[in-house]
Amino acid sequence: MLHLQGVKKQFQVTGKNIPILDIPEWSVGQGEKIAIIGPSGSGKSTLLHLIGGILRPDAGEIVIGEERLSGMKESRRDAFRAEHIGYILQDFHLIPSLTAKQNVEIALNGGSGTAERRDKIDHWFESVGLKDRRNHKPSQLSRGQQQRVAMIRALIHEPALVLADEPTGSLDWETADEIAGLLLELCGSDRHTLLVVTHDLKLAERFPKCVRIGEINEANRRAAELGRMAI
Ligand SMILES: Nc1ncnc2c1ncn2[C@@H]1O[C@H](COP(=O)(O)OP(=O)(O)OP(=O)(O)O)[C@@H](O)[C@H]1O
Repeated sequence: MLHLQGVKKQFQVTGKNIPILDIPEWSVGQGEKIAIIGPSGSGKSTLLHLIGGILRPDAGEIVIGEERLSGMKESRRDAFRAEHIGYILQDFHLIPSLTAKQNVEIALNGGSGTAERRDKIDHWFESVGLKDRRNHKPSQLSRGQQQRVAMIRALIHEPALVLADEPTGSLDWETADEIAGLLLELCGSDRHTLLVVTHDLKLAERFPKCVRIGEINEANRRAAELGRMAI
């Protein structure tokens, strides 16, 4: 479902190019649920941004399904992301002036639309336990509730690939546990492939597969040899 070949990414830091990612080859099968762990600064978010088409690699190929991300123009990548990828972030990124429901409608290109679409949105709010909170603004919701809304927004178009960057990072442990369970449940079918970047080892343990970024990223191994990073 996802294949990376020869992917490299470096950033300029104080005038020097620092290699952050160097992934000779990595494949993820359809329907896999994988937690990616590793030390701070080891390139986990950068990896998700590359796979999500937000950043471009300096070299290499990223293939999702049959599509080569690297060969796409920016507008095509944006359209591809909107259709096939769901992104969940630590800080929710809900629009404060809109209600929870309106924040979700945006993911479906705005407007309330047809009765079928309204039923779909209502069904999602019900399935995350927020049926009565649809018309609340983000400021009227707890952080856990805001993350539930952000999850609906990311998942309502049924993306084949779901990328979550520290989805429980700003939540207390009890809420984090609930959100982790919900995420695994909502993405449970084989139609969804799920990659989650996390520092939270308790969250990582809930996943069928857990990968240390150093297992796939040669740049971490070289940094470790230079004593700059644990892997
Ligand atoms: N736009 C950028 N310009 C320069 N350096 C960057 C940029 N984005 C990331 N970096 C650097 O790349 C490295 C990897 O960053 P990244 O955010 O991917 O790490 P991470 O493993 O997700 O870290 P954390 O667990 O702390 O979130 C860090 O050293 C970071 O400072």
